[in-house]
Amino acid sequence: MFHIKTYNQIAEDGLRRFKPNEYAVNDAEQADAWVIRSHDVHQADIPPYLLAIARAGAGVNNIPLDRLARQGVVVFHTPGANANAVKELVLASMLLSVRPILEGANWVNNHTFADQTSLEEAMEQQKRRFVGSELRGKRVGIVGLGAIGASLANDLLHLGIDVIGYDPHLSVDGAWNISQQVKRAKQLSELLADVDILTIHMPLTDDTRHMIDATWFKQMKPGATVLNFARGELVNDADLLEALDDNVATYITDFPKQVLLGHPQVVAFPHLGASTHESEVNCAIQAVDTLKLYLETGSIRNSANFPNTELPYVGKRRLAVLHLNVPNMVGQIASRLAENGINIDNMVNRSRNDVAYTLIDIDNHKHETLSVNALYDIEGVMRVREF
Ligand SMILES: NC(=O)C1=CN([C@@H]2O[C@H](COP(=O)(O)OP(=O)(O)OC[C@H]3O[C@@H](n4cnc5c(N)ncnc54)[C@H](O)[C@@H]3O)[C@@H](O)[C@H]2O)C=CC1
Ligand SMILES: O=C(O)CCC(=O)C(=O)O
Repeated sequence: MFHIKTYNQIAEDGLRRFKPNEYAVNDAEQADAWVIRSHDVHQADIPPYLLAIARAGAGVNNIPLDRLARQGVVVFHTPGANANAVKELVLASMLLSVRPILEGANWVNNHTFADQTSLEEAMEQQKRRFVGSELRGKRVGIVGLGAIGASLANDLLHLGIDVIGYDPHLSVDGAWNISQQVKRAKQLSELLADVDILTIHMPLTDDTRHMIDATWFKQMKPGATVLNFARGELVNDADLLEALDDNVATYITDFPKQVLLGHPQVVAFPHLGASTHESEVNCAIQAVDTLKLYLETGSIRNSANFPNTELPYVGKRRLAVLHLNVPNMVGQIASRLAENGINIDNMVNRSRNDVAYTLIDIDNHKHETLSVNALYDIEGVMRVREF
């Protein structure tokens, strides 16, 4: 029986995949794994028995990935599972940025009119205040062409928008997902100077924190709109406030900040990007499925801090060793097994940055000689699991 603890609202369609005879959800203090959304793990105590954390979402800046890796805690996330929800809210926000739709709706809803005739007369008189422009023909710059950025880029083309993207880390697979009509900026400056709307879709890391600052804003066109549905900490707020007094007309964000609230040129949503039923279900299902795969078979899929490592589970006795990525680890593991009379049937080893993972299937008839302690004796081994 595995014990699971959840933080935040995790969709039932996902949690139902934990079979009650195999999993107990939120019923014990000592959980083997957590399923979370935006819960801040940086401040949390990590108990030694915690095996994994599954983040039902894309961004993992709320989780200390490296620290957990060195403690042998595998972190999973759900790449792409909420991309469509975010993209649709970004599209809606782009429309809001060019047409004063909310202002018009507020005006008509917050007035009282004597009768239908006076309502219609007032409307005809006032509607010129709410004239906007069209997205078609505008130029949009997208920084970060991953799951959200790529899908957005392709859709914007269909709306007749000129799209230019910047992503210095774009993978070959990622590039295949993007229409050739999307222009590639080699330098950020090529994009900033030219766009009517800039939208940010890169992760928050130590390298990108506060990256969007005066050097960016100063290069932008007068009247430009900036959309941030990625993370609030990507932006230098003091520089943004100055830019809003200068050339940036509007800032639309999913990450409200106290210093920006109520600013007439700022529209803030309460982190709603992924808040659709479809996205919440997709994320929960993907998070639960990858977590179950790991807990039940040791295979790692969609991890944010360990290498993806899959070995089909054929029911043989299996060892899973989480260890540091240092020379001769596989050699030492193989020797310890041989010393214990254990024959390796199948094995896979993958590394990622400072850590690595070795999955070993061993011959069934030798399993009684297995001693996990023999592997823990190897320096650099963080955790050993047996299946
Ligand atoms: N508002 C919300 O509810 C949501 C927000 N997000 C945020 O959006 C971010 C992006 O999400 P996805 O597209 O799903 O992630 P993704 O991992 O598929 O794409 C991120 C892209 O950013 C690129 N990138 C990294 N550093 C960059 C840099 N310095 N300059 C330009 N590009 C850079 C990467 O190469 C990658 O292609 C997430 O990290 C998360 O912070 C994601 C989902 C929901
Ligand atoms: O779970 C949520 O609502 C937030 C999603 C998010 O920000 C992400 O996936 O990075």
